[in-house]
Amino acid sequence: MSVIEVQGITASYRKNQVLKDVNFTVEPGTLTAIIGPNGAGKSTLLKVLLELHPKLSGSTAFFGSSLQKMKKRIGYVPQRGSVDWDFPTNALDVVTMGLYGQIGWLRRPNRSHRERAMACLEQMGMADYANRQISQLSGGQQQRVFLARALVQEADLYFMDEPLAGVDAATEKAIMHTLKELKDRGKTVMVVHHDLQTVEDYFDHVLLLNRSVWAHGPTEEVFTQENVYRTYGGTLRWMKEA
Ligand SMILES: Nc1ncnc2c1ncn2[C@@H]1O[C@H](COP(=O)(O)OP(=O)(O)OP(=O)(O)O)[C@@H](O)[C@H]1O
Repeated sequence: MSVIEVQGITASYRKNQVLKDVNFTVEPGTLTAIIGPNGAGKSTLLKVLLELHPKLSGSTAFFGSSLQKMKKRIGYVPQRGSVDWDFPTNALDVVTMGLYGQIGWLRRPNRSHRERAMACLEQMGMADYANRQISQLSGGQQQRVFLARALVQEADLYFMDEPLAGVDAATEKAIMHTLKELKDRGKTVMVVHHDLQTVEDYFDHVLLLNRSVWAHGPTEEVFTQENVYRTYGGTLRWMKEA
C-alpha cells in the first residue's frame, strides 16, 4: 500500500492559484526531495497535505486512510522561520512536545517520556542544551532540536520543510545521517530541498514541483537536466556540469 496518494490537488491564497492539479504517489521507505523554484508551492503543498491550509479540490490518503486517522503516524518539521522562537520554553520541552500525540494533551509527561526526549536530543548532539531557552539557540541548533522532536514521535511518515536551510556542514551531515537512518528503518521522508548539487547524494526520489508536478520518481531516472530546466522555467544554469 502507498504511504501517500495525492489526486488532483488545487490550492490558492485568495485569487492566486498556487497548486494546480497536483498528483503523486509515494511508496514506503523512500527519501524524497521536493524541489522547484522559489514560490513554486513546495511549502504550501506540505501545508495542504497536513490540512494547515485548505485545498480547493482533490483528495489525499495516508496509509490508505484519512489524515485524521493517521495523524499519530505523521511527523512535520516546519520551516524554522515560521516558528515563534521567543516562546519561553527550553529545548527538552520542545522535544517532549513531540510526544503529546501519545501522552494526550491533558496528561503530563512522565519520567520515561522525558528520558525518551533526552535520548533524541542526544542523538542530534544537543544533550548539553536540554535546559537552554530555545530563543538562545543558534539557527542550526534550533533545527537539530526540531529534528529531535520529530524523532521522538516515532512516526512512519515525515514531512520536513527545508531542514538544511542555513545550517553548517556538520549539522547538515548530522541531519542527513538521521534522515537516512529513518529511511533504513522503513520510514518515509519527504523533504523540501533547495540545493540541487546535493540531490543525487542525499535522496533516492525526487518530486519536481512548480504549481504542478513536472516529474516524480527515482532520482537517477527523474533528476535530469531536461526535467530540472522544465521545472525551473529554463532559467537555471545546470549544476552537474559546473
Ligand atoms: N500566507 C500566504 N499568503 C499569501 N500568499 C502566500 C502565502 N504563503 C505563500 N504564498 C504565495 O504562494 C506561492 C507559493 O509559496 P510557497 O511558500 O508554497 O512556495 P515555495 O515553493 O515553498 O517557495 P520557497 O522556495 O521560496 O520557500 C508564492 O507565490 C507565495 O508568495
